Amino acid sequence: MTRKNVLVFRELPDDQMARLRAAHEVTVANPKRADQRKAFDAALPTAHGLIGASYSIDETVLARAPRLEAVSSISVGVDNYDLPALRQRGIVLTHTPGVLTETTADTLFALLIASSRRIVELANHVRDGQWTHNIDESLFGWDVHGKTVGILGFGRIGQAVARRAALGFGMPVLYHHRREVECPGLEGHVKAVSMEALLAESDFIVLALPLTEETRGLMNASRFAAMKRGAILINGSRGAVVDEEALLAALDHGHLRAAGLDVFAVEPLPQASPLRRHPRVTALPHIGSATHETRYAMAVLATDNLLQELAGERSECRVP
Ligand SMILES: NC(=O)C1=CN([C@@H]2O[C@H](COP(=O)(O)OP(=O)(O)OC[C@H]3O[C@@H](n4cnc5c(N)ncnc54)[C@H](OP(=O)(O)O)[C@@H]3O)[C@@H](O)[C@H]2O)C=CC1
Ligand SMILES: O=CC(=O)O
Repeated sequence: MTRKNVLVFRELPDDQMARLRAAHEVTVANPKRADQRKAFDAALPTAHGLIGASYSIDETVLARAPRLEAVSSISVGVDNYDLPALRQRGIVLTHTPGVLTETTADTLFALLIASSRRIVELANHVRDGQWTHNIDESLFGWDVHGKTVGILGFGRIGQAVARRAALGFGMPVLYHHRREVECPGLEGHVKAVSMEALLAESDFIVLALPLTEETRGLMNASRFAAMKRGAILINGSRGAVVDEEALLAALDHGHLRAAGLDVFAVEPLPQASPLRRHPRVTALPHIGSATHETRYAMAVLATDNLLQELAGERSECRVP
């Protein structure tokens, strides 16, 4: 088989690097690191395959990569890729659906419980030496079990959150979807409703949507106003699905009780962002899939995908 040129723009585990090196010439260069930027730029013109994550692959990158055949993303979300430009150039894009579903759902459910029961705030209360007498009701949280959760983005991750909510915590689950969805094992526990009903009736709203032109800014001031008073927002999709200023206003006016956020419009979250220190925001550094097991499984799948595509085979994980 012809050896091709692979540019790795986000570090992979050693054994996956070895698989790539056995088949191809490999350059490792992360364009987000100032000391590796030149090496990335130098490798781009001869690269047949790219593998990595969290970097914007747009027309300016593609114009400098005339030999590119395939890009393998170590993520399920593909909003940082210019899909029309890839399509136009006949470059295949693959991603890593499925292997991160359960871990990401765990993270979102952890955020949901943490936000409602004030886990981080109260752990800091102990850590800061403030636990000097029994806490009073000013520090009580709110129940999770039995409350209604509304899910926007009822795909793999959304349904995995629904299973945790319905089967583990006895929570009625609402979802709003643009088409009928089958959810084996959840019959009788979940209900498709209009967007208006989901906003008005949910105690928790969980976002598990991809970022697209349709979902950008979906959670805006009027949708926050339409949410139940005292509801909690959990965002595990992409930051730009939420209008962050409108979210802050809804929190500050007391309309929303809290927010649990794993993703932000700008990442890493800028030091100056009011979301960083807001008393009713639990902010995580985009760790939906960040466990040793899952990140390894993603790296293996992304490596499989690239090796297949460069060998002229069709991977099952092509982005349509
Ligand atoms: N926080 C983190 O670390 C992680 C975040 N993510 C984010 O989660 C997203 C979802 O991942 P996953 O569940 O695997 O993807 P899926 O494609 O399985 O699920 C996404 C769902 O959202 C639906 N959807 C898309 N657009 C709309 C819309 N406008 N209104 C209502 N529903 C819509 C899709 O419907 P349809 O099938 O009809 O297109 C689909 O059911 C990723 O795209 C990524 O952005 C993923 C992993 C980790
Ligand atoms: O945000 C992570 C992803 O896999 O998408």
